[in-house]
Amino acid sequence: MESHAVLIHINFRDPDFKEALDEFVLLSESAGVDVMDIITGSRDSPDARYFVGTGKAEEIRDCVQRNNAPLAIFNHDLSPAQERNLEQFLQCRVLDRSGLILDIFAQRARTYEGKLQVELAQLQHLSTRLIRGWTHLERQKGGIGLRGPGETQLETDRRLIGQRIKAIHGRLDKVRGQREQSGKQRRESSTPVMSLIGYTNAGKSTLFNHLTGAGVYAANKLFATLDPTIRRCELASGRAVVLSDTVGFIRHIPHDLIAAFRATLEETRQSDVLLHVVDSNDAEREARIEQVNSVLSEIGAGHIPQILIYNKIDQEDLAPRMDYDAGNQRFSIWLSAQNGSGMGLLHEVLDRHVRGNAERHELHLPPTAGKLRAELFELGAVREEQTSDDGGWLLKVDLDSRQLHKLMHTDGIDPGMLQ
Ligand SMILES: Nc1nc2c(ncn2[C@@H]2O[C@H](COP(=O)(O)OP(=O)(O)OP(=O)(O)O)[C@@H](O)[C@H]2O)c(=O)[nH]1
Ligand SMILES: [Mg+2]
Repeated sequence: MESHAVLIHINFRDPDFKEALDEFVLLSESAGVDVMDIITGSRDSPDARYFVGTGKAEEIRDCVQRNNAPLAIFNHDLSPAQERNLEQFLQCRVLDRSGLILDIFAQRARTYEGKLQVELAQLQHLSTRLIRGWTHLERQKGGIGLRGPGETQLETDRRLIGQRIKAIHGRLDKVRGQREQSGKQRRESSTPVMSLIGYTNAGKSTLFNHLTGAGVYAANKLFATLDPTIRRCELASGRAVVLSDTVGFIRHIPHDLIAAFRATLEETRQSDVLLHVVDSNDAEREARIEQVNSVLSEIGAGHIPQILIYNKIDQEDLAPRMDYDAGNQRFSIWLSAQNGSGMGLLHEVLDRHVRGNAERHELHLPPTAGKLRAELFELGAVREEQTSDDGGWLLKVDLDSRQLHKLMHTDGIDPGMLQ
């Protein structure tokens, strides 16, 4: 967006409208905005015409003129009418919170699917605004009942947008089909899937890189990660897991976007465990945990077991530690993804989760069971191996019995053949 802007932030007592100012500044900077000035105020509820009162609107206008700012950004969602009224009154472009987040998403999307999703959300956001905007122009022309050029243009635009939306839906269905297929394969491979989730900027990608040795983009920007990234990784115990890095959450995320990213969040919904990353220095830490949990419920992932990871302990010079909350059967780990302290504890807890109800099995695999043998190795479940006289293998394996039987079943191996 690379633009100069004046920011407007209103304090509401009503939690439905309440936003955080520091988050707003970071959001704007993440979008590439050069913040010229910030105007704050407080209200009980939004004004229908300008969202703010007339006096505040004048203050904003003066500030916009003084700074020669081409853009005013509100930390709140505006109705299409409010946005239009404000643009006329302030004589500059006006962007609301959803529009700002959409802009960041548009800058960040990398994969084909991510780009389609963002374009869809943008078109949906635009279509409401386009219609009302044009209605206003028509009225100015005063051509009641006449099909003036404005109206024709409006209809053309609407039709084009409608067609484009339809085409995107079609393409999305196709890529989603492909992704579901590979997701299914991954789940069937019975390697546990763990997703890193959490508020934006909590340090998910940094932790992902630390665990997997991958070079994923991590930055002090909101929504640095948009498209899920998936890697296999090996725990210190040798056991394998599939780790997925996901888009960060934020409170009051535009609904268009939740809908658009529902499919991407499918990855999260199909996880065996969620690694919920929290910035331990965040003053609003607990509230953010709740906001993330409420998005998780919304996408149908509220029931998946979580491990809470309090990250960035280096900033406060805290010691790494591990707690267990018996009531919620939940581990929390305090660590630093940046300098690696506490990572040993994380490996331990992850390993415990992967092991689940692992039991020791002694297997005598026939030479025809090479695929099962390879899968057991891939899972990191093999503790000892010897070759047997018949050309097969004698294995000592630590694995959940149900998982072992499932593997044998998919490979068409008769459990009776095993010791
Ligand atoms: N001091 C400190 N900084 C950290 C730590 N972990 C991450 N950071 C910093 O926090 C910022 C955000 O990190 P990311 O890993 O991009 O966060 P994220 O959760 O993936 O963010 P989004 O993808 O935007 O949702 C970066 O500037 C990191 O360098 C840590 O343990 N200590
Ligand atoms: Mg990230």
